[in-house]
Amino acid sequence: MSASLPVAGESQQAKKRAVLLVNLGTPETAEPKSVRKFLAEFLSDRRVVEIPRLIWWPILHGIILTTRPKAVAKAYQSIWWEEGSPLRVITERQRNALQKTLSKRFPNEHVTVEYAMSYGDPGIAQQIKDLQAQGVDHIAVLPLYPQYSATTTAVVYDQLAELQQQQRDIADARVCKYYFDRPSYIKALAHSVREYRLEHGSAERLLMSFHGIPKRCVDLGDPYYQHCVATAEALAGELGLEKEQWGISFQSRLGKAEWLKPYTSDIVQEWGREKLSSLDVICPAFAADCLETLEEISEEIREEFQEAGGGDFSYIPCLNDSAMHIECLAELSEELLGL
Ligand SMILES: C=CC1=C(C)c2cc3[nH]c(cc4nc(cc5[nH]c(cc1n2)c(C)c5CCC(=O)O)C(CCC(=O)O)=C4C)c(C)c3C=C
Ligand SMILES: [Fe+2]
Ligand SMILES: [Fe+2]
Repeated sequence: MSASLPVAGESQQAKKRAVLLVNLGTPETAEPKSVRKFLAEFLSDRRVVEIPRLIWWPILHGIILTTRPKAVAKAYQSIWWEEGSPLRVITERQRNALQKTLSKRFPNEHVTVEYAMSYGDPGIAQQIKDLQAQGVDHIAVLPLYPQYSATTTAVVYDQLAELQQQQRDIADARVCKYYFDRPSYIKALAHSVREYRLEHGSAERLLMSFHGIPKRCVDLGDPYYQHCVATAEALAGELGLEKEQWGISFQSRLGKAEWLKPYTSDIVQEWGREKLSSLDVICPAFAADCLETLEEISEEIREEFQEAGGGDFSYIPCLNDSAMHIECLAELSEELLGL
């Protein structure tokens, strides 16, 4: 036998597994320079903006990246935490909580939990290479997007494929495509609404506001809209809400094209004009609180509702590192890793 071939017993080494939580990414600091760097990487991705490069490039570099970073940095500054960007801090907490849960549940198995960002650091490819260097071969890649969209989830598949094209011995990586209808996710959302209402009282209506995408993406086959509707209906069902007690809408529109409707901004203004006395808003597409929930919903949308004549406004936080959310992520990880 050649000396370079594996020796007997080597293959019986304990299997090393890992979970890689993936979220979108966020600027390193709340200063315009960092925000510009983040936006430049994010908005250059063809999965995110499908406009032909010849048209998009001058818009991105000539308009968006010269004006938006300053305004968006101001918004980030209004929600920034001492430890950093809420999205990053919460993702780190999710990583720690999931590591604790899996280590406790499988004391005899080697399971590492790490996180990566689609844009910025730590990158998906780098994290997978680091895990492989530690001897990990089985990786559950968990994009923290319950509803699949080519604009978000597919980016994770793309980056994984790009890495694998450059490798000889690729990792056995399994990606979770979606979990929009998973009972543990719906139950975690319902629990967060009930707990919030127990403490703060129930509003007249619950608005489920999802991140929007251009309507054209859905017309071309992106299932994101169907996934959002299915999540919303399942949550309303789990909470036993009647039709007039809840609504669905889409936020964070960018640019002039039509995005998924109804827009959150339009709905809250309409309900404000109706003199709705109280409104609760939840954002089920976000696994962690971030700029889009803490600033756009909790500040801008609140103002729009109340300026239009609406009453009390409450924002129900994302699932973040709550026990039921971590349990849902543990369940997904166990399935993907065959634990
Ligand atoms: C240009 C198009 C965009 C698409 C399509 C899009 C889809 C999409 N995004 C999320 C989740 C998040 N987006 C966040 C911020 C954000 N999103 C866009 C644009 C698109 N998103 C921009 C330009 C920004 C940056 C802020 C701004 O300039 O307004 C975030 C928050 C990041 C943070 O640091 O807090 C998240 C999370 C989903 C789920 C999604 C499609 C399903
Ligand atoms: Fe976004
Ligand atoms: Fe926004």
